[in-house]
Amino acid sequence: MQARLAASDLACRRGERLLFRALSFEAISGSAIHIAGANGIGKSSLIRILAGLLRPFAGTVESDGAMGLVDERLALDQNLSLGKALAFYEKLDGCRDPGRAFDLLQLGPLMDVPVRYLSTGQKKRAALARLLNGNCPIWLLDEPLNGLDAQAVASVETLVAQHCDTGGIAVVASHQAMALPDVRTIDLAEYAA
Ligand SMILES: Nc1ncnc2c1ncn2[C@@H]1O[C@H](COP(=O)(O)OP(=O)(O)OP(=O)(O)O)[C@@H](O)[C@H]1O
Repeated sequence: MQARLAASDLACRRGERLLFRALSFEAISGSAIHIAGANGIGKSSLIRILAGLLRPFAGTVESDGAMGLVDERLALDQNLSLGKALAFYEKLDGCRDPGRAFDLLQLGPLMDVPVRYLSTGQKKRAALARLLNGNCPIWLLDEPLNGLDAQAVASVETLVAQHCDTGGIAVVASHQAMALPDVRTIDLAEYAA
């Protein structure tokens, strides 16, 4: 898996407020980046800029490799069982080993439960399973640990570490520290406008 993600001189404005400026970084295959900072500083905004969902006020983003985004929105059909909802994307994404995500995220017992009945932590694990099945080299994770219990936090840390080990890139916006080998932390406070 080969990938690259580079941000150059990024600035972000929301409404009338300039949130951050002069932010540059480059992530190559195998890199993990933790975006840290207080509530409202602009972590989610940065993730959305990197994903191409929000236009930066200044600067550019260059990427080489498909991106997968996990944020607070669960892009799974609420009315299907979890198994069927995930299967829809497995076909689209050409996923060859969906069982791996079920096992790693302990989703097996929830396969017949309608997506709308899943708890906060279960929904987060479902979103991560979809990400895993998508096989994208660049992961953009906005608060991936929200709502997860200790066991699930450890599973996500393992997943991200394995992803980077196999040449993927992970950019993680989180209040919580993540136990990731060789993670680089970008503290958005240092770029506050
Ligand atoms: N569409 C919008 N228009 C104007 N301001 C916005 C808009 N969306 C977000 N904001 C503001 O931008 C700021 C940054 O929001 P963002 O969600 O990026 O912060 P965050 O660091 O991810 O926060 P948290 O830790 O609470 O998730 C906040 O003050 C928020 O109110």
